[in-house]
Amino acid sequence: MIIVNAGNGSGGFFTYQVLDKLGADTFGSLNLKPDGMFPNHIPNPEDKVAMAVTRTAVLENTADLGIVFDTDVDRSGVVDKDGNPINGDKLIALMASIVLKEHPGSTIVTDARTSLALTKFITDRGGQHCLYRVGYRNVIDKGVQLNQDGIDTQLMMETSGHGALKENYFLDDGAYMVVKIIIEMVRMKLEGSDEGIGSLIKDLEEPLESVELRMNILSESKRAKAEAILIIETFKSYIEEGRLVGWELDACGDCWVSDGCLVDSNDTPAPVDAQMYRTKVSSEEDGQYGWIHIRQSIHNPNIAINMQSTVPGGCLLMARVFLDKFLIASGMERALDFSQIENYIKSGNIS
Ligand SMILES: O=P(O)(O)OC[C@H]1O[C@H](O)[C@H](O)[C@@H](O)[C@@H]1O
Repeated sequence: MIIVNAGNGSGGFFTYQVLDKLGADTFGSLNLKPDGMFPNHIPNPEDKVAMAVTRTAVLENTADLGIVFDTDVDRSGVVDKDGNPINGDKLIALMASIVLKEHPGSTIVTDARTSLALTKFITDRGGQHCLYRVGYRNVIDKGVQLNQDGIDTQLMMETSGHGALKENYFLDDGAYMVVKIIIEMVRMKLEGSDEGIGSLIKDLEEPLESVELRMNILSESKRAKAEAILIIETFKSYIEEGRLVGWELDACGDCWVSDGCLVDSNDTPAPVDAQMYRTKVSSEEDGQYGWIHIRQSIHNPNIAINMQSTVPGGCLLMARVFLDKFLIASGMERALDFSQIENYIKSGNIS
């Protein structure tokens, strides 16, 4: 039994025209009728309400799986039979575990906001993890380029739920992702396992802390992009000059971070649509305990900061250092509204 939550977007077809025809029981599926006013919740696998109502339907109907699509079905998320939401890093891990069984040693490209634990999960299964630029097009194009360079790259996924497979012609396709998950789930059942697909990612650790904050750019909109580039490049030079103790631009092996690639030294420079860098953050006591990723938003005149920490209070500590030693020290108050960072530091919550 499978519950589909199409969020009143266009994904209802997957229930009527795919699952029902294949003989699945889809009773209890939600929001299948397209309605551009989206009366129930935002059709988005990253949306808490979308995942929560799907969880409830899975548990109430004792279903094997729940599926959540975004409006145009290029993104998906799932809920396992125990009601656990699988999106973001967890969905990438689930897909990686399936793909790496079929293609041992494959490279998996993701955006660079994934956890250190996801990299471990992939490498523990013999895969390579290439962390690349945010933006699904960037992630997919990177996979295409790696394959052209002779590096077998079967899966490209963003934490947003966008994903493409080499076997599906590199299409950004949320329905194909869930088909792979359903096939794996059925295979496990036929082999007599009752564990459900959630068991495939049970050794994926969750980051202790994960925070996203935004800073609005104060200049007129038409100057915002140029301003953001300047700010992010200033951040980069602060790190390179060692002004933030224990902070270091992320690199992998011999590869140096330039124009966005975090792993692959064989990078063919592609036009950069938005400036972004990831920095490792370490202390003497804990070694590397976190990272901070800074980037221009693709859609809005703001800068997005993502941070993760494996030690308690690590994100607050990074936010304080970022505010005092970079934003204030470089006089960025003229260009940026960093009230969200200040509020986070004061309250420990994101406003
Ligand atoms: O820059 P933001 O506003 O955070 O949006 C970032 C997102 O932009 C678009 O929606 C792209 O399709 C996504 O691949 C990307 O993750």
